[in-house]
Parts: sequence; structure tokens; C-alpha cells
Amino acid sequence: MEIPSSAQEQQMTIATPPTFGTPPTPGIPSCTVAQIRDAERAALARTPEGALMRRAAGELTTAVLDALDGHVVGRSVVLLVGAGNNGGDALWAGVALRRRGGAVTALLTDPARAHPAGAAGLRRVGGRLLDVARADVEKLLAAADVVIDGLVGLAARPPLREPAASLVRLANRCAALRVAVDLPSGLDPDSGVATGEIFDADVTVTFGGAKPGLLVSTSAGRVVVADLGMAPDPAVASVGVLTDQLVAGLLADPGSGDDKYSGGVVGIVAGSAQYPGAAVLAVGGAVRLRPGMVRYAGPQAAAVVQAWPEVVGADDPSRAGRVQAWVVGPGAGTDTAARDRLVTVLAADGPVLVDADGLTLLAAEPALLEGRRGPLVLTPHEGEFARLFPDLDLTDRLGAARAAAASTGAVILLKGHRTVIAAPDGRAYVNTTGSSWLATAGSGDVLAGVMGSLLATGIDPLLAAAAGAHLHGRAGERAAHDRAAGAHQLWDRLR
Ligand SMILES: NC(=O)C1=CN([C@@H]2O[C@H](COP(=O)(O)OP(=O)(O)OC[C@H]3O[C@@H](n4cnc5c(N)ncnc54)[C@H](O)[C@@H]3O)[C@@H](O)[C@H]2O)[C@@H](O)CC1
Ligand SMILES: Nc1ncnc2c1ncn2[C@@H]1O[C@H](COP(=O)(O)OP(=O)(O)O)[C@@H](O)[C@H]1O
Ligand SMILES: [K+]
Repeated sequence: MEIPSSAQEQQMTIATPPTFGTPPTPGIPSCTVAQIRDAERAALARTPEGALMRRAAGELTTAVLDALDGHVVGRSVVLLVGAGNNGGDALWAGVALRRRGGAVTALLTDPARAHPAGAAGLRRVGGRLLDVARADVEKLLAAADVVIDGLVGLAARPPLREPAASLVRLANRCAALRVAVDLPSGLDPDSGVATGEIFDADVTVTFGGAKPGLLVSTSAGRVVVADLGMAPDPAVASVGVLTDQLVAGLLADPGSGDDKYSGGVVGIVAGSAQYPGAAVLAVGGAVRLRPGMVRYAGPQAAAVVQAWPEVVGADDPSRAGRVQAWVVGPGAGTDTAARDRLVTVLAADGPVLVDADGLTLLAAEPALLEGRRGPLVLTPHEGEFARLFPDLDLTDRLGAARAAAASTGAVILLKGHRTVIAAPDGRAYVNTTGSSWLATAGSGDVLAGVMGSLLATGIDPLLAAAAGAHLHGRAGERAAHDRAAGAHQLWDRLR
């Protein structure tokens, strides 16, 4: 059975697991280039000359060998080598692969400035070094089994200049395994924005820590983090990735002292005559995530209770009873009655999550948020985001989500292949679980219910939203694996 590549692609491997202090964003920390450069300077000062590059090349070699199942003898390895240390990493990995029997050719964009020791090393072991301007690049790439991108690393910003840009364009067309050194050349490591040509990697071996751009981008493939003993202090990380273990820790099983109220009651305002299914889907996400109590408040109470007999139904949130966290909007419509329900929910003190039609109402009437004091989570897809925040540039999804969070005071969950979750204080998560099978009608409704159920437990709204996206993504991976189409298939696969 074939799993969609996106499900595999999104796994992150930690070559050297980081140790944690008290990071502001629990999980795998992701640091900016400046933070990694600081850590690198400190590490350079305490290690012998060249040691870090040797470690980097070692990790790169291991990743290539893993990807080839150890079979490198006689395989054609093409190195794309720029003028900096990124090219040095590639050259030294080339030396190791050549020693193991690989046929290694380095294409140098600037032969006079290629890393001298690395170039000499490759020459010594019988590797070929060619000036890109004089080589038959297309022929070499067509015969390659592996292409290693050492064109640019942390010192460069897109767009790529020539000849690197053309080289990347050609490399992206070849059938070889593509491995990026530190980052796919052409990608902005802090934002993930690509302007111009960008290396389309199957695997990225990145050093020090996973840069945010690698998490947000779909060009990095599987990301292997090798900290090389120069990982920045995780406490400085403002972007994180959740792990299964951390998320499991948020979903403690009920204990002997628990009752139906103690885990928090979630209230859901969803569905309408036009979209009755949204109510059932959202409530299903909440019910199936964890025990406790789910209340429904809206026009589809009869249908919801028929599907979910454990749910307590009401026709309006003002008559729903006590609720610790609200979800409002999936399929709820945008008429006067829907607006009134939104207003009622926004007046609640506890956390409120606004999704779908609720966001459409907010985009049309931003003043609805003016009196809002309690925690707020907004969960737009890109279309909804553009209507809510027309001035923010969605090519930088992380930056846009952060700016939206800062301007509204809400946690923003910006949906997509890589969902980004940002808090008003600047902390953010990138969700790396998921599958393209989640791109199905109603999948967002299930997600809203899942996040609502987590919010009702009283955890940090940023964490609740990020954990919800993580679990929803895992459910999507399981659905893809089982080839189970339809958003309701996610219910059984949430835990
Ligand atoms: N400092 C160290 O000791 C270590 C560095 N490491 C590697 O070194 C890399 C950083 O190396 P450098 O600081 O030498 O710089 P880079 O290798 O990132 O690139 C610098 C070169 O790229 C060219 N360049 C810049 N912008 C460009 C553009 N838009 N288009 C085309 N070319 C462009 C510049 O002319 C310059 O020659 C890291 O990404 C990592 O791979 C690792 O080996 C770990 C240790
Ligand atoms: N190509 C994709 N790959 C992975 N996840 C996706 C993809 N497209 C959409 N998703 C996810 O599917 C969900 C869709 O939600 P939404 O857009 O609200 O749809 P709906 O309103 O139909 O339920 C979101 O969690 C989103 O992140
Ligand atoms: K690179």
C-alpha cells in the first residue's frame, strides 16, 4: 500500500536529540539563523579547527548512506558546490562517499573559491572536480543516483544567483535522490519563503537546529537535525514542533478522582440547515478525543444527539449551561441568528475558538471582537485569513500568522499543508504531522472539535491548538494509510 509522500515527508528525525531546559515552546526547538550563528561561533571557539565541518560531513554521509540502504559502491554521486562552507560540507561528504566506492563528481560554481581543503581532499581520493561552466551538467545529472546540494547555506538569502539558479533548475528535473546540506538552496531559512529557484530536496540534513523555514516549506523533504554539539539553548527558540510524547502527556486518562466535569466541558456552536453535517463532524472530533462532557448549542441539536447520544443539546449558547471552552462557526451560517450566537459566545470569559463561518462574520464585522477579553483562537485557512487580514503577505506564512496574532491578541492557526500556529507573544508552532488526505470537506470541522476539547482542559491555548493540529494530522496519516476517505473517518483515528 502506498502512503502519500507528504505523510512520509513530514517526519522529522533527530540525529542527536536535543536536551531541554524550560523552552517557551515545548517540543523540538527551532531557532533563527542568528541564534544558530551565535551557537556556532561559541562552538567554533571551543573546538579544534575544522572539527564542526568534519562532524557536519559525517552526518551528511550517514544520511546519504541511510537513504541508499548502504549501497554506494559504483553509484553516481553529484555534488553541487558553492563558494562557502556549505560547499565544504558537501565536498567532505563526497570524500567519505568516494572512499566507500561511490563515483563522486563535484560541480563547482566558482572553482577559485571552492573550499580549498575539501576540494583537495576530494581530488586526493580520486573524485572529479569540474567547473560548472565547462561541464555537461545535464548529462551528469541524468546519470546521477544522488545529488547533494552544497550551493549555499546560512550566509545566503534568496533569490539564487547564476549559475546556482540554473543548476538547481536542472537538478530538480533529474530522477536522483536529492539531499540538501543545511537547507535547500534558494530557501530563506528563517521564513521558508522561496523567491526564485529552490532545490527540491527529498532529505535535508540541517545543523545546529531545525530552522523555521525548513519546517514551513515543502521543499525540505524529510528533515534530519544534527546538532553537531552546537545546538542553541532551546530556551531561546520561539518556534517549536510538538512530538507524539508531549501531546500524549496532554491527554492524561481520567483518574479515580475525576468526574464528567473535571476535565472541562466544551460547547460547540456549529451546523445549520444548509450544513447539518458540520455540527456532527465537529462534535465528533470533541467527543472522540477524550472523555468528559460535550455540549452542543445550535439549530442541529436533534441530529447531533442522534449521532452522539452522550452530547447534551440546546438550541442556543445562552441556554447551554456551564461551558469551559467554546467552538463557534463550522457550517454555522452567517445569518442574523448565527451572528447572535457568535456574539453570545464571544461574551464568555473562557477560551473561544472561532472557525469557518464565524471567521466570515468577523471579517465582515471586526468590531465584534472589540469587547472580547478572554482567550481567543482563530483558525482560518488561507482564504479566510486573506479576508480577515488583507494587508498581511501570505507568502511568509509564519510571519503573517505571527503578525495576525500580535494585532488581534488571538492565537492564530493558519491551516495548510504545513499548519502554522502563533501566539500574540511571538511563540509559534509548525505542525509537521498530516497527509494530503486531510484536504477533504469537513476535515476542518473535526479539527475544530478536537481543539475545543483540548481548550476545555484549561491548557495554554497555543498548546491546545498546536496539539489539536498534531493529533488531527496523525489521524490524517492513519486515514491515508487505510485509504479511508471522508472526514468522519478521522473520528476513529484520533487517539
Ligand atoms: N562555520 C562552521 O564552522 C560551520 C559551517 N557549516 C556550514 O557552513 C554553512 C555556512 O557557510 P558560509 O558562511 O561559508 O556561507 P554559505 O556556504 O552559506 O554561502 C556563502 C557563499 O554563497 C554565495 N552566495 C550568497 N548569496 C548567494 C545567492 N543569493 N546566490 C548564489 N550564491 C550566493 C556567496 O558568494 C558566498 O560565497 C552552513 O550553512 C553549513 O552548511 C557547517 O560545516 C558546520 C560548521
Ligand atoms: N494538502 C494538504 N495537506 C495536508 N493537510 C491539509 C492539506 N489541505 C488541507 N489540509 C488540512 O485539512 C484541514 C482542512 O480544513 P478546512 O480548510 O477548514 O476545511 P473544511 O472547512 O472543509 O473542513 C486543515 O486542518 C488543513 O490544515
Ligand atoms: K544547501
